[in-house]
Amino acid sequence: MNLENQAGADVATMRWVGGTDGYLKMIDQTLLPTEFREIECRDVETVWEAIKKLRVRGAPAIGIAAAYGVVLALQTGAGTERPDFDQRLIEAATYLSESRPTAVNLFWALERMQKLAESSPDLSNPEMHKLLLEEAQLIEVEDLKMCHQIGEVGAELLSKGDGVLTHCNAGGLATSGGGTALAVFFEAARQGKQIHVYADETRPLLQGARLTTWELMQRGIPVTLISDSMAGWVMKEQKIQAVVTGADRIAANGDAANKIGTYSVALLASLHDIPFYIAAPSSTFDLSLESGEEIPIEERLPEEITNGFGKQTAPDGVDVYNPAFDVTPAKYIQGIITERGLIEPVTKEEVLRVLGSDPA
Ligand SMILES: CSC[C@H]1O[C@H](OP(=O)(O)O)[C@H](O)[C@@H]1O
Repeated sequence: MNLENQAGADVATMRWVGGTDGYLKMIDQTLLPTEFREIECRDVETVWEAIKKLRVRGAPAIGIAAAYGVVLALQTGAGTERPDFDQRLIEAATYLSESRPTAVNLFWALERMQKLAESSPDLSNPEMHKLLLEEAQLIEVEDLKMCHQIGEVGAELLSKGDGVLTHCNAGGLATSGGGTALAVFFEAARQGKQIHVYADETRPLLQGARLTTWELMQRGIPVTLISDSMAGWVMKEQKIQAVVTGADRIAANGDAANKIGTYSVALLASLHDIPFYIAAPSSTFDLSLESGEEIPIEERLPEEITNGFGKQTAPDGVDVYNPAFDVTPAKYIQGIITERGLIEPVTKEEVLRVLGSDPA
């Protein structure tokens, strides 16, 4: 099922409908793979809830949705005078920034929208609103281009017949539609490299089982679903020649936050001398952070673990720790695949050299 969106992506993670009085349609990813349903976000609160509940998830996708959320917010409460408009924009950006703390793309997109308004103080409210919608659409289109470039850079690292492992979902659904880690697999497959993907189910919300397998099967790419605890064993059995995952925030030294369990996979890959790669656009880097120690890690509700998908699997009252992400130190990362090239070795110097002085 391929749905084109204005960015031209194969999978329409989301799409804006209409002009500044329009609305955002997005796939409700909590229903996949058994139900494909698009929801309509007609106010900023609905976008906030969609991000919080992972109806839309994945660092780039969260940033794009937040940018459109700002446009929705400005449909009400922006008044007729520019100071009121700007105040409403600030309120909306602050509100959306409180939805989830780890994916830096959320904050990067909101800051980009605010800076655009600050740079155009003399536009009328309708003119500024139109410009902000165009900026949100540009963020989406730029992301799709970055996804394809990431795919091209990363596919060079894979050889014909490789077994590749991935964790969580860094596919089209996590972005504008092109994917990051999965963009590498999409491009390698397009080049005829006949790779075989091993997808970690990725507890507790099963983005790997529900979303990664769905995306790969949609494209006819061989994929085997494994439980998270199997990652080491398939490496021991020499089924895996490379690991590629996404990221939610990458510090200046290359330390990378990604879905919980990624750190364990990276350690296992290191023990088995298997290259571990991160695939991420420049908009996922947070150069204000010297290391991954400073990356905020989201903690989510215990019920995601004790009552996953409505089935109670632990005693009432059990103590639960549910961080949604962990941080993989740069020393365990072979390279970071970006739209601007491969960062290898993963050092601050190489990060700055590849990204240039003006990352996204
Ligand atoms: C291309 S970013 C994908 C990244 O985001 C996911 O987290 P979540 O599903 O909680 O938004 C996961 O860390 C993926 O690697």
